[in-house]
Amino acid sequence: MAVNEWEQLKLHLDKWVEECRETSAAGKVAEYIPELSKAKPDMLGIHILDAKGRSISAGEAQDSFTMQSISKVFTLILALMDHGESAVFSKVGMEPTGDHFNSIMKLELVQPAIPFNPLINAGAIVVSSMIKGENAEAKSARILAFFRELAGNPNLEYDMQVYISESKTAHLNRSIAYFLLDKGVLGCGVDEVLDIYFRHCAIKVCCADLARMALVLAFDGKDPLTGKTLIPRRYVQIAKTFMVTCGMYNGSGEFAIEAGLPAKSGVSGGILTLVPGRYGIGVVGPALNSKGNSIAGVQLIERLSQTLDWSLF
Ligand SMILES: NC(=O)CC[C@H](N)C(=O)O
Repeated sequence: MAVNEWEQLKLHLDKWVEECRETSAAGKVAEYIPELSKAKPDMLGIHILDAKGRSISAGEAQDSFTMQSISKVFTLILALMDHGESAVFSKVGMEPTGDHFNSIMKLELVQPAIPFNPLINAGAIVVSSMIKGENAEAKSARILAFFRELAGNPNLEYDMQVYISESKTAHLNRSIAYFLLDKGVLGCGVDEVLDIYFRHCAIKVCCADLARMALVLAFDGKDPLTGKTLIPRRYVQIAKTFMVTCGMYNGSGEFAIEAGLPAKSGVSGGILTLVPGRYGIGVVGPALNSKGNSIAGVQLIERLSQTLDWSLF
């Protein structure tokens, strides 16, 4: 079964990528972070990695891009490893919002005033403020080291242009952070937390890096290529559940029906997804749909899942 499926992927992946690439024309590259607007709108790449280290890629899988919101899954995991569940979930909720990723609408609606979940911007900013370390630099260094270990890539670095570009223009995120500071849910100051947050959003990866990070989640926290346990199983379970309920923002419900896989998107067009116990998958396609998810990337994952019967449901 798995052998046939691998053969099928080898045979058809290039064609599926080229067919889905056409959808990019209906999407739009993010512009609110000026540096991201330079991405090629019709780029589409995918890398699929299995537990034996076999991989298949197609399209522009080698090109690099920034993680953006994909990083939020792993900062959540690091915060859980630093503080445990009850401390983390006293500052951030577990419920989807149904709103856009940077919406501030619901922040005032709940008591205590904690963000709905760790994958919207408000929740991820709170999570960034919880990472252990003496100062912003030390906290960011721990995040980068953790991501490098998960990706099996000691060369992961920040895209400084994207980091600077977002730092200069993130007025909405800044206002979210001030609101959270006022409500007493930030673990540090606004400038410090935003510096940590913008840095992890600007970590530069390619599809193979995302696939390797996803593979660790697909194997409940153990990197099957090294045999090393990098994340406690319970925290992977929490992360994967958030990916299903909130990972594609207000497109999560439709994606659960059409693809049925845990996934996390970012505004640079990246998507990290996985087939539990089988594959880690990294995708990139910078043209976004109205929900802020890669338009061609979503179509490609849905096509794969439907053709190969990957849905968990
Ligand atoms: N959806 C995203 O990828 C958003 C991340 C981006 N850095 C922001 O805060 O706006």
